[in-house]
Amino acid sequence: MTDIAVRCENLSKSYQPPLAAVQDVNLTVHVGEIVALLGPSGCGKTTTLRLIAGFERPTQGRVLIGNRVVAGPGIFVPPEQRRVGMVFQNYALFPHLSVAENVAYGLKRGEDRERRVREVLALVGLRGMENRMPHALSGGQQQRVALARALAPRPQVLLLDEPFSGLDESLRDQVRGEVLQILRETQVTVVFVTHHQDEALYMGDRIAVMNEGRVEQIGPPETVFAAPASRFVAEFMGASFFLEGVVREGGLETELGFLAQPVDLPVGTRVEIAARPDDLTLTPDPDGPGRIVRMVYRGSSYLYDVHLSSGRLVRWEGPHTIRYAPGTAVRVALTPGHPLAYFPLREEPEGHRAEQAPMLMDR
Ligand SMILES: Nc1ncnc2c1ncn2[C@@H]1O[C@H](COP(=O)(O)OP(=O)(O)OP(=O)(O)O)[C@@H](O)[C@H]1O
Repeated sequence: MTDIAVRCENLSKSYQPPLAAVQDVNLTVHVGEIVALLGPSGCGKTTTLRLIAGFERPTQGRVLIGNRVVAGPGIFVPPEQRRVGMVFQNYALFPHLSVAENVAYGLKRGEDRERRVREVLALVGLRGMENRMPHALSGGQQQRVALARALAPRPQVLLLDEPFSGLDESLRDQVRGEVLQILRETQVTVVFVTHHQDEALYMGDRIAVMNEGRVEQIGPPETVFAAPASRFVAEFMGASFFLEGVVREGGLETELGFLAQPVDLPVGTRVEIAARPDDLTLTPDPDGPGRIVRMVYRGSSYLYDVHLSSGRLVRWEGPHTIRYAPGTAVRVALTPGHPLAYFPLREEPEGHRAEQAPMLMDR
């Protein structure tokens, strides 16, 4: 069992009661781990981060850093005494201070500040830039200064708020890779906030998916992606459509065929099955029950929306070498090659069954 770096226990925060920005969050981060807080805008990610940093006081619950309670009933340790480093979304560099002065800012006098500044600037690949001013740096370089400043006092935990959102799309991939390497090298514990699932998958040892102030699922990227615990998580992790099904002996019956896989619900239960374009096989067939209603060219592939006889829409991604025009009749089979996530369908009273919205998640 590894040591614990951060623990949130039943953590809640209400800015305007009874509305809760963060509700009953339980989160344990181990030493050296990188944990992503992932979720849509307003789900409480930043508030959770600020509660850990000490920029907000919890309404309920506790925060522990290491084994020390830093926030809880009757206890509040201010941010500067928590040994936590934070990199803000906009980097928040001091514009009138040089790179070296920015990095030295959080270091105590008496310590060998110059040596430490040199050390962390070398770590983030900015050796020789000590005297530059922030405005004379690129976005990626500014971010590395912010990272160096946060790492300089050797924090127990590093908190990053949307660390790549200020960067151009073209730079983002490269900078992500560089930052991840720096974080791995320093072996620092990291909690970071993002609303990009690909960023969470790439950087996180574990991902905590948040929705309306709560953590809906926490687990390794592969688990959260392949075995989402709720419909919300499935959707947020890129499921592009849902199919209806019924639990049968040995699998799920769907309008696209029988899906043989383990199912832990009683036979007869109606479910929704989360699927992605690569879970389907499509074949043009004049007598097929499906019809292509939309085609999007993506360069390396074509993306098709297919209308099934049930009225449901599914999405398929096909090779860029063949182009099927909208209107083409097709046969569609479910061929995932792995178990699909499913969720019991909430039964509506007779006559009130929810209509499926005739749209697909836009991804
Ligand atoms: N200082 C504040 N006063 C009042 N309400 C706030 C405050 N800060 C955040 N909230 C509200 O709390 C909820 C959670 O906000 P939070 O910033 O934690 O979400 P988020 O997931 O980080 O969103 P984003 O990705 O847009 O930054 C939102 O409804 C937000 O409007």
